[in-house]
Amino acid sequence: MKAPFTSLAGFRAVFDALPQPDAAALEAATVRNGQLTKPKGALGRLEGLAIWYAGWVGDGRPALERPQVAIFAGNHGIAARGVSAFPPEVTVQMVANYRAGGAAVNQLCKVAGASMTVTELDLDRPTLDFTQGPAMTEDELVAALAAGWEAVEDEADLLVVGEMGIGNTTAAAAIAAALFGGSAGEWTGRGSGVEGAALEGKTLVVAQGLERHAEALSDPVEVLRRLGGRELAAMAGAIARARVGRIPVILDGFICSAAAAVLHAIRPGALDHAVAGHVSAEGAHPAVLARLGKEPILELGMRLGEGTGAIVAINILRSAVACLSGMATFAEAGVAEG
Ligand SMILES: Cc1cc2ncn([C@H]3O[C@H](COP(=O)(O)O)[C@@H](O)[C@H]3O)c2cc1C
Ligand SMILES: O=C(O)c1cccnc1
Repeated sequence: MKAPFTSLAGFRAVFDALPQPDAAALEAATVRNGQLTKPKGALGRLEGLAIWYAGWVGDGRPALERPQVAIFAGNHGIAARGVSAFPPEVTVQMVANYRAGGAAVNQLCKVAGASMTVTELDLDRPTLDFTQGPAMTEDELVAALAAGWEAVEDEADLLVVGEMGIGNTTAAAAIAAALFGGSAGEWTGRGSGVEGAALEGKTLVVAQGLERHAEALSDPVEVLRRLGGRELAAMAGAIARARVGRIPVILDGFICSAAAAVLHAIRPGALDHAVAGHVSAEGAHPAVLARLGKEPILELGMRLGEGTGAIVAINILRSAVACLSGMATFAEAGVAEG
């Protein structure tokens, strides 16, 4: 679907009329869940997940058939500051790996039965180092938001957004600190594996970015423009697109959650169509999820990004939906109720 905005004002306007879940489907799924051949609540969190999914897709007895994994790749000016354990060329090299089918995300998409799209965002034109000025111009931000919006397939019935961008845990830490407050040190972590003096340097870069843009950080859209990156903005655009089309979303790790947090900061409730797929081993991810009020489905010690943790969680959601829609009721099965 073509993005319905060509300016930041247009993007902001999307949040003035966000659709809500279908009340009738929520009610039907809740009633059905209560009649299924199991003791009440015996499927634990699967029950709530299935009902949540039913509400957003507007079907009390839903199927989950067309999950889409949308990956976005961008490059970052701050990568030149030694904030990553890997050089910036890895971003484009990993994109080639996705296209050749050799990355973790390729294997996990196959297992989850998900389609996978990869969108490269001006990889030969990194964002500006955010300690020097805003990472993106307004036009660049609008273009990245629109690219994310337009990457979502209209027929998808579940969306996972993933990213690849050397340096992007630095951008994500800066966004989280700007949105939630606290010091750079609270939000800055190891990313792809920095430690010791390099981690201190990374924390300093985040602190410098926060200081440089301090006067503009009360506006979440400006936080994204000044401290973010194209793939983070595209993820935000895709998650917003999913909300408008009532497509449920599974959030991935720290970077994805930081991008999503921008939407939450624009409008509380903007992420009601999203669940947290996992809690990443990146140190500050639990704090981001707590601020978003999201309980992760999985805790596997993963810290990869690319959407990987969320894709593993697709199978949990599939299990939840299969039980809600496929199980017999007590009446149908002739099982005595307690
Ligand atoms: C080979 C490789 C594959 C990856 N896949 C995801 N990431 C992850 O690491 C990057 C963020 O870490 P930092 O901020 O430290 O650069 C992102 O690209 C993220 O998706 C990868 C990183 C590497 C090196
Ligand atoms: O949580 C993540 O998404 C993450 C953490 C470290 C490196 N890359 C991604």
